[in-house]
Amino acid sequence: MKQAVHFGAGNIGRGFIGALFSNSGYHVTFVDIADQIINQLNEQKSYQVILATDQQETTTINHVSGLNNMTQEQEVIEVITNATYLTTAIGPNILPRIAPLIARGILERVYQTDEPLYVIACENQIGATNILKEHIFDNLDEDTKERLAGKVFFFNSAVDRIVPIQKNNTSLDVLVEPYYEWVVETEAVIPHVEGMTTVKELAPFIERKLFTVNTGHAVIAYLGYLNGKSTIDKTLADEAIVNQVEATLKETGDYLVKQYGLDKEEHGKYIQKIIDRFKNSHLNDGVTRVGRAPIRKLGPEDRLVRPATEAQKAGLPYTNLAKAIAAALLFDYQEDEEAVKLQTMIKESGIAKVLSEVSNLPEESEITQEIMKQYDALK
Ligand SMILES: NC(=O)c1ccc[n+]([C@@H]2O[C@H](COP(=O)([O-])OP(=O)(O)OC[C@H]3O[C@@H](n4cnc5c(N)ncnc54)[C@H](O)[C@@H]3O)[C@@H](O)[C@H]2O)c1
Ligand SMILES: O=P(O)(O)OC[C@@H](O)[C@@H](O)[C@H](O)[C@H](O)CO
Repeated sequence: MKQAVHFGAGNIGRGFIGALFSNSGYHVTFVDIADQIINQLNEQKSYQVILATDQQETTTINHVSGLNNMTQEQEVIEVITNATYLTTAIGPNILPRIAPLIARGILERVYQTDEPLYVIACENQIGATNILKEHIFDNLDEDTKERLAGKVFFFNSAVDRIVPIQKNNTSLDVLVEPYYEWVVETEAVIPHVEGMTTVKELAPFIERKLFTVNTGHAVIAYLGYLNGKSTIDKTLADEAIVNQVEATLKETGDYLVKQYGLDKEEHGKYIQKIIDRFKNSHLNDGVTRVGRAPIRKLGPEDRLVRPATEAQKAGLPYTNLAKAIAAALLFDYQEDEEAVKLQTMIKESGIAKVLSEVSNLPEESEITQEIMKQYDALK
């Protein structure tokens, strides 16, 4: 049986990427640090993916197993030597931590076989696979790096499927939205995976996804949190917030249309489709999950700051994006490590300094001034 090794047996790992591989005839080895999930995968050898619809259609995902990357390093190296695909859905901040073990697996592999290995990071981050590749290369000697040519391929990708935190965390089963899209950047003909699309240039796809789905999601999460709402769909019952989401996505949309020559009307329909996906009440998707890790989300290349800086460069409006950034700065959820850290930073240094450190926005910039104005208004 063909082998896929997937790092991160969490919501998107089990609910999307792992499920696609299994449905395409692969055995999927999930690699994670969560022993409970690993043990259950090895005992049950299957789980269910349940669609968040009235009918709750269910698919059984077979041919799965698990390994712990902290305690079973040798076994992980062995599956890497035998795999066709190596994918991740672990969170952008974790990529540097798993890279040394992946490097050891690749090192072993390239001296054993010439069979190609395809490495794809499935994270909400522009160029995530390139970033993972850099971390892997930091752990390889020059000789091995040269040997990788023609044997190990690194492709960036964009992944889209809303998978909330699961209500029952003692079960492997995963509730997911029906919609999904996985776009991988390559011109090569690669082994077929049902549900994966390949494109020559990923930039328009990842930016359209990140700056519509994830920007819109972030606006709802941060405004919902500030208004005491628990979930994304409940937040959208507030018409004023729906209007705010639309106004923000109009700003990212104007940038995307200008940058990539998208059809304005088509893009408008895409925005409405995304907002309808957010309204799915079966998902019960918490604002604190969607708003998680605000320091990452305020990064210069991420869903809020990058479209604002790009809009400014293009002479387009960005005040609604500035409001979303201000709302993110007010996300003080105590159970989120980054939210706690961000609030401490704000207390110690003030907004302008934090934006310069976290978002790479100069303290005197027009964007920073606008964010500060919006911050005071929201506060
Ligand atoms: N959930 C979604 O709707 C969704 C959709 C598209 C993309 N994504 C992206 O997919 C990635 C994963 O998101 P998720 O929602 O599945 O998160 P998640 O928290 O459900 O899953 C992450 C998994 O990684 C594991 N993990 C954490 N640190 C680890 C380490 N050092 N070594 C091994 N395993 C480790 C965790 O135990 C967990 O099982 C993120 O980059 C996210 O942005 C998520
Ligand atoms: O995963 P994050 O933290 O980057 O973003 C939170 C959500 O916006 C995200 O997980 C979406 O549900 C997902 O990107 C939909 O495809």
